[in-house]
Amino acid sequence: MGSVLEVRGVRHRYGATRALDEVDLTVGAGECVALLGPNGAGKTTLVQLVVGLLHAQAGTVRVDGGDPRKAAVRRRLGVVQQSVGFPSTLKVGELVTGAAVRGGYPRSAAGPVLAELGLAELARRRATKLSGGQQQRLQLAMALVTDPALLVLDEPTNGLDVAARRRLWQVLAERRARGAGVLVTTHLIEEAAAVADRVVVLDRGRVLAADSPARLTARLPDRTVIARTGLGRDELRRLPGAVSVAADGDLVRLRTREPEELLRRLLAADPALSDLRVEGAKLEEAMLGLTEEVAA
Ligand SMILES: Nc1ncnc2c1ncn2[C@@H]1O[C@H](COP(=O)(O)OP(=O)(O)OP(=O)(O)O)[C@@H](O)[C@H]1O
Repeated sequence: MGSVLEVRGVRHRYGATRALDEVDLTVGAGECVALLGPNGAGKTTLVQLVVGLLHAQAGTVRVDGGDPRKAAVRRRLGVVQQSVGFPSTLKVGELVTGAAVRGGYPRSAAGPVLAELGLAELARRRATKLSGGQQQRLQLAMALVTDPALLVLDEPTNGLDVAARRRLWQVLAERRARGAGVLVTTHLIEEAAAVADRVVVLDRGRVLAADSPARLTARLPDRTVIARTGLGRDELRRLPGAVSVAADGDLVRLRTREPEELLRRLLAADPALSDLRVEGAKLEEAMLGLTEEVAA
């Protein structure tokens, strides 16, 4: 599979602030890559370079083989930003038709995309009269109508309800099956774990890790033992192998690197223990672990 995005050795500074430092990133055709990182990590800067709004001070950015600062290359891109101001006079259908025509597609391309995103009934409504979630879908329709090679989505599920979120990922899965690559920034780490083929963790302008969610979490030896117990917090903290203890009523969560030993002690201390289960580390913990290692 070819790459629809190649970022190589990119550096970018704002005055004394180093926003990106030797960043490499690839998105293959059909692949979904999630860009994660704490506030100020450099995600927005990287996205702006990818969509041609900024020029890298060093390194290269190639979208479908070309420089995204060129209009012809930007046509291969579909972009959904966090918030966008729609012109107050234009209707939903007109905006999607306009996006099609600007991208060299016929006006008739708008209909199927409006239907795909559940916007057909809103086609005659002014865009500014849509709810936040509907505006988000409109942006996506405008991005998808030109069949882009690469979709860049900045926090696309912000403000979407559960059903709208599912629909979004479903629409994206269909586009990916047809070869589109997806680069998505999100703060919803578990969502990234569920939908992305690869997660790229950025912190202070550097790529700390780029791997599948499963391989990132496998790096952490931590397990969480969850159970209902009458034991108090202090008793639980004293159990050998318990790294941390969190309790919600009688439901407790114990982090450990020695789950077998902890389970033996726990069962010995409370024979009435119930609802017992052991979970692997979550991607959120893996990400925190990575960024804390760097800060230490
Ligand atoms: N226009 C600018 N001028 C000066 N510094 C900037 C500018 N834009 C970003 N920065 C700085 O560059 C660094 C990276 O910022 P960026 O917005 O790319 O991070 P981010 O990962 O998108 O953060 P967030 O999750 O908070 O949106 C930060 O230290 C930020 O303060």
